Amino acid sequence: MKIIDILKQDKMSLSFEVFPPKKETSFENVKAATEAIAKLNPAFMSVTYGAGGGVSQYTLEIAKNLKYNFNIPMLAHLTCISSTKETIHQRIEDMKAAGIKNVMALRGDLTPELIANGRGDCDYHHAVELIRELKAADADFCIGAACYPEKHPESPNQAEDIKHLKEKVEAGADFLTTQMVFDNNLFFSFLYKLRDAGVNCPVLPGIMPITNANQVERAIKLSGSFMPQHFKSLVDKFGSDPEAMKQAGIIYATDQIIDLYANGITNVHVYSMNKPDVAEGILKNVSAILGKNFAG
Ligand SMILES: NC(=O)C1=CN([C@@H]2O[C@H](COP(=O)(O)OP(=O)(O)OC[C@H]3O[C@@H](n4cnc5c(N)ncnc54)[C@H](O)[C@@H]3O)[C@@H](O)[C@H]2O)C=CC1
Ligand SMILES: Nc1nc(=O)c2c([nH]1)NC[C@@H]1CN(c3ccc(C(=O)N[C@@H](CCC(=O)O)C(=O)O)cc3)CN21
Repeated sequence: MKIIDILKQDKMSLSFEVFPPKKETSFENVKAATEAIAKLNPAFMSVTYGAGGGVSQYTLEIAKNLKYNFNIPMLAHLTCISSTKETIHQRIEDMKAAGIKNVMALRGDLTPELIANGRGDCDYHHAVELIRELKAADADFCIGAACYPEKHPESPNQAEDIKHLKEKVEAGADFLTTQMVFDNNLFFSFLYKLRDAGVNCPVLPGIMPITNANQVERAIKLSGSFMPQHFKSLVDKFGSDPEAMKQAGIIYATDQIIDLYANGITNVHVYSMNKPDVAEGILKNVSAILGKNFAG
């Protein structure tokens, strides 16, 4: 099923993101974690392409397993910055062969090597180039792309960032998912600015439950996202107590999600980080809101 058709249903739902294993030996553990999340019946699931150090070859394997054995609509990530055209074309063929209908088209994070060596000889520079190739692949993919309520850290200003975002949508992105936001007001004002700029596709807020103190630094480094004082207080107070921090993080994320639903947002994407207990904790907190079918 295409994600865009799920988003058009205009029904409140949650989707969850997982990442592939970092090494071969952890494949079975990651597979089991992603299956436990699939059993919660989310509207769809996304699998990153090597984010958090995961091995990108496993992205399709995890996506295929959840799609065919658990009947979950799957969104497979693909990043281009550190790939050759040949590799990307091969990955596109692999996705076609696997029956994957939804692709999240990303540039990918700059590695220290890419930063040190410059990017002059890279085959790709921006996600829009990947979106154009996916459109040209004759596979009728539903395409997702990333967006940044607080602007992308490399962008000089928000107007410039939104200009490039619009190019991604014009090139064929069907929907957008935001970088993690910890303050919903930032999401809402961003959404107004997108509509004002003529970007009219669905925009899914991305919510990252912070359930242990170590995640804070990593999340800030990846995203640069603003963390409100009341969120920081919670980490200061409960960060050293794993169970307490997990509970507080689940409740904070739930509170954001309820506020998004209450203000008319229907689909929320949760960076669930291969943690079934966190995904389940959030779902239980909104079970009556979503109805008996739970997330989907
Ligand atoms: N769910 C996920 O896994 C998410 C991942 N990310 C990551 O964020 C990073 C950035 O990826 P994308 O947003 O896909 O990159 P992108 O290529 O769309 O944008 C990256 C930067 O380049 C600028 N830019 C874009 N097109 C340009 C053009 N034609 N000329 C000049 N500047 C241009 C943008 O304004 C932005 O500052 C990646 O590491 C991605 O993996 C971000 C959000 C969610
Ligand atoms: N710039 C950027 N790159 C991404 O890959 C990315 C985003 N932003 N934003 C949205 C999601 C969130 N992602 C994340 C967020 C946190 C970790 C992280 O904390 N990784 C830990 C390991 C966590 C674990 O094993 O449980 C690490 O140390 O890498 C990884 C990916 C992936 N996505």
